[in-house]
Parts: sequence; structure tokens; C-alpha cells
Amino acid sequence: MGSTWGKNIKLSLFGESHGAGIGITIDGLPAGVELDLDLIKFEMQRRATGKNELTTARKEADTFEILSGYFNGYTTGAPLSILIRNRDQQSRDYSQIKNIARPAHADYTGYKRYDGYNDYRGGGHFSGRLTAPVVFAGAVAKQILKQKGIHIGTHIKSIKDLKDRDFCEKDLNMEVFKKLSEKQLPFLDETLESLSREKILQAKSRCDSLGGVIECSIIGMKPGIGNPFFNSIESQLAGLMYSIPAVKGVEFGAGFGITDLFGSEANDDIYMDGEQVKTITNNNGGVLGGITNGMPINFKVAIKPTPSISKAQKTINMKTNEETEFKIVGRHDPCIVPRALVVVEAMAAIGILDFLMVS
Ligand SMILES: Cc1cc2nc3c(=O)[nH]c(=O)nc-3n(C[C@H](O)[C@H](O)[C@H](O)COP(=O)(O)O)c2cc1C
Ligand SMILES: C=C(O[C@@H]1CC(C(=O)O)=C[C@@H](OP(=O)(O)O)[C@H]1O)C(=O)O
Repeated sequence: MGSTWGKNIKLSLFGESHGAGIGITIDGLPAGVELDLDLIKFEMQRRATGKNELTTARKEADTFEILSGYFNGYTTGAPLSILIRNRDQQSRDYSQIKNIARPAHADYTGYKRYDGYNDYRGGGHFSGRLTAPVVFAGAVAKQILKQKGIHIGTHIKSIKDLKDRDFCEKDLNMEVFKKLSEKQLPFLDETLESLSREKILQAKSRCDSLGGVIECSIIGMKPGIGNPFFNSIESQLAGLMYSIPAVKGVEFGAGFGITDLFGSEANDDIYMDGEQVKTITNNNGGVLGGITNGMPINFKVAIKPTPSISKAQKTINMKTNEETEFKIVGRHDPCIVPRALVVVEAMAAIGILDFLMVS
């Protein structure tokens, strides 16, 4: 499996949703980083399950045990390794559908790729559960980035057709990012909180699910970071974003919308703000030629509607290739977006740290 990643910061992710546990090893961290474990726990709780009717009913505390690389409050320079034990598996939900491919989940593709040996329970290694250790790694990376003046924030840009405005200059600071991180439904337009809650619950009551878009901004980046062609800022961050289960789109700056503009509208005019080079607009999302230009790195991530829904669906038995109709029973997120914001931030932090930790 492709569960190892990185050039300077190296990650190795392991575990399955219904196995004994999940975890990560992070190699390449500098020694002497004082870790704020409460901050890491706060980040883990932003992603955690079983909080209320907006999340899957599976209740995992996501308590992490640090196995190595941490001593007397500081990183040691050795690989930082953690284990999160799975506590609330309900594998009988999956025994009934062992050979049935859930539409839009990884059952069929995983079965084909791993000759039916993959752990199908709860999606196994394909599960969104594997993003818990990613959030741990992201929380560590964020602490190192903070020392360098780099901060990462997200908000919900949309849930289905309910749309928030884009980040603008007044939102791009630590205070706003912190406030957003404390909310379960962090919209810039706060009137959308209750509307989106209702929309998600309505879909859930109809045995359905919803998707949406997350906007992310990375501030405090110096110009001149990124290694084109193949290790550009965009290629690295997009690769990490697409590693998050359920991500089906990534766009930087004005993204696909830039094609609606004339060059004169799309170009970001350059000016001096004191000693600092800035651009008036940021349609290129802070990246030109794969390299940071010192403006915030802005991008959006599309999250599909949760695949496991309890409506009747058509599918096949993977062993016999017989067509069948079935209903999924079990505990699933009616909308993944609220739990994925911190995962997007974590992946962004890891991706940026990897550029900055030149070995
Ligand atoms: C935080 C998080 C939670 C998720 N929760 C669920 C869930 O409850 N039920 C489900 O079917 N898929 C869930 N997913 C999505 C599936 O894991 C994902 O759609 C599946 O592995 C197929 O991968 P793909 O959508 O990237 O192709 C979740 C993903 C994330 C990131
Ligand atoms: C356990 C988590 O989310 C799980 C992600 C998930 C999936 O298919 O991705 C399916 C569900 O698993 P289960 O059927 O075992 O309850 C979610 O609960 C988690 O995120 O920690």
C-alpha cells in the first residue's frame, strides 16, 4: 500500500478501522520541539466521532499513546510514533455485506487490488478513521510552523447548495482561525450554521447524505518556497488533499473559475506594502510557477456526500458478480465536511513543513 509519504518529513500510516488500532510514525522532525499535548488533543477532538447527531454514532475517544520520539516534553529527533486503540468497532454491521460492494466506497476497488484479502470491516485501511493519526501529525507540524509565523485556517465554503463567502483579507489572521476552529460548523456567515445543521439532519432523516467544500488558507508564507516541476507547492498539497478519503476536487486561488475571467481580470497586480511585495488580488492562490509568492496560499477541497447511506441501492456481489439490491445498516457521518476541516489543515501543515525541513 502507499501508506508512506514524504521527503524531509516522512510519514508511515498504519492500522484498520476495525483492527486493534491505528497510528503513525513521523520521521524527520527536529529534536527539541516542545509539544503542547493539550493542543494536539484539541485538534483530535475537532475530528472525533460520536459527538452528536451530525457525526457517526461510533464513539472513539481517540486517545493516543506516544511510543517513541518524545521525552521530558520535547521531541528527541527519533521517529515520533503513536498508537490509537480502536474501542468501539461494530463489525457485525459489515459481516452481512462482506461480499457486497457499497456504491462509492472502496469495497470493490479494494477487493480487486488486494485479491479479497483486504480487511473489509468498516472500510479497513480505506476508512476515514485513518485520518485520526494524520490529525496528530498535523497538530505537531502546526506547532513547528507556528514558531515560523505560519498559520492555517479553514471554513466551510459550502454544504450542498448552501454557500458561504470566500475568505477575504480581514479573515486571514490567527484570531479568526482560532474562532473558526472552535465551531462544529464554521461558516464565515454565521447565519449558515443553523441552516446547514437542518439541511444535514433533513438528508439524514431521508436516509441520505451531503457533501460540500472546505476553503483553506495558509498565512505567513515567505516567497520563494516550492520545487517545480514535480514538487511544486500545488502538486504536493493537492497530492496530500487527494489522499483524504472522500476528496474529489482541489482548486487553488480562483481555480476553475479563473477560466471565466479575462487576463486583465485574472492577473494579480503587484504592489509594495512598505517593504513587502504583495498582490492586489489573489486569483493564483499565493502560488506562481509552483513557488510561493508570499501571499496566503488559498485553496478549496471538494468532499463528496458520504457513500454509506441507508437508502436501497443497486450493486453486485463481488464473489459471484450477481446484481443485488441492499440497504446499509450501521453508523455513518451524514456529512463528512465538519469532521474533515481539521484533516485538511493537518495535511496542509504536513505538506508545508516538508518543504521547510530541508535535510
Ligand atoms: C473524516 C472522515 C469520515 C468519513 N466517514 C465516513 C462514513 O461515516 N461512512 C462512509 O461511508 N464514508 C466515510 N468517509 C469516506 C470514505 O472513507 C471514503 O469515501 C471511501 O474510503 C472511498 O474513498 P474515496 O471517496 O476517496 O474514493 C469518511 C471520510 C473522512 C475523511
Ligand atoms: C470511525 C471513524 O469514522 C468511520 C469512517 C467510516 C468510513 O467508511 O470512512 C465509516 C464509519 O465506520 P464504522 O462503520 O466502523 O462506524 C465511521 O464511523 C472515525 O473517523 O474515527
